[in-house]
Formats: sequence, C-alpha cells, structure tokens
Amino acid sequence: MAKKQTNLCVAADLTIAADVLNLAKQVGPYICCIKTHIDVIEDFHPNFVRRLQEIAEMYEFMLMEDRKFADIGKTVQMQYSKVVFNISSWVTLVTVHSIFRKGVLDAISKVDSDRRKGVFLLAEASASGTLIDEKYTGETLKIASEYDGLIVGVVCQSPLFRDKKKTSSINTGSSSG
Ligand SMILES: O=C(O)c1cc(=O)[nH]c(=O)n1[C@@H]1O[C@H](COP(=O)(O)O)[C@@H](O)[C@H]1O
Repeated sequence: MAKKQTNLCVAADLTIAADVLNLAKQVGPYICCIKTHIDVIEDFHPNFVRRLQEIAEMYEFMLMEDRKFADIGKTVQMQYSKVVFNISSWVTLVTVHSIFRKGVLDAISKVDSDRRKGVFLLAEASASGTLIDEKYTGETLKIASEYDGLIVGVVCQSPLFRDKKKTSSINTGSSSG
C-alpha cells in the first residue's frame, strides 16, 4: 500500500471469471486490493483463483474475499478452509460479521495457512433499514481492538478510525439496498 501509494480497493462485483481477471489486469497497477464475492462466479474453477493470484502478485495487490462470515466457529472454519472455494488458501483478507464475536474470529485464526491473514469486521452497513445501530458499531470497534493481530480494519460508512493509525477502514456501498 505504502509502496504503491494507493489505498484503493476495487469491488469486483462480477459473475464471470474472465471479467474479474480482465478487471484485475486493468486496475492492478492502481490498487492495493481487489474484493471478490467468490460464490457468485458462475463459471468458478480453481484455475481462476490461481490466475487471479498471479495477477495480484504481478501488480502487488491483495485479495480480499467479501464472505462476511457469520456462524459458529466450527462452521466458519469449514467455510473458510474447505472446498469448493478453499478461501484460506488464496486470500489475505476476509470480511466477517461481528455478531458471533469470539467464536468466528478464533476459528479463522486457527486455520493453518502459509499466508498472512487479516480480517475486516463489518461495523456499519450501507443497506437501508439495517439492524446495525450505534451500540453494535461500538461493540464491533471494541472487538477490533481485542484482536489486534488478526483484525486489520473495519468496513464502515463513516471515518471510524481517523485517529487510529494501525487500523484501516473500508468505506463501501455507495448504493443502498
Ligand atoms: O462489506 C462490504 O463491502 C459492503 C458493506 C456494505 O455495507 N455495503 C456494501 O455494499 N458492501 C459491498 O460493497 C460493494 C458495493 O459497493 P458500491 O459499488 O459502492 O455500491 C458490494 O461488493 C457489497 O457487497
């Protein structure tokens, strides 16, 4: 991020593997991260992930899977590390709901992986009528500070971490739905 002088993360909200790869090649030089929703790729194949990793390495950006994990730890561990998507084998970053607190975060941190892992917790949401309120956001920030090594930031709508140098915010969701 510092080397490339960019904090841009691109949401690859596309459903065809080749479209995601083309987008990654086009924006690669300018971004620090691409965010995927791997479970909407209609023609998913493990080769797609390998190709995406190559592009990420070539242009030095990270891969984030916007899976928004929210379940008991044991289930999340499987969702994170098992086939078909085998997320833990190719991402650096994942998104997680804070609703399940400790269990889900412990589960993710326990999964063996050769690569560094970072979690973005959802602290605010763009969806209209969201059940996330100020208390929930405050509790999420507390959890974020308790898991310093694992949680690298929050997904939010306002600049929640303006004064905290070590933690990042991703502001996302211009359209609400
Ligand atoms: O976690 C997210 O990225 C996210 C949180 C949120 O509150 N709202 C939201 O739209 N997103 C994601 O942000 C992307 C859409 O962002 P826009 O293109 O700015 O509307 C999609 O990938 C959504 O899944």
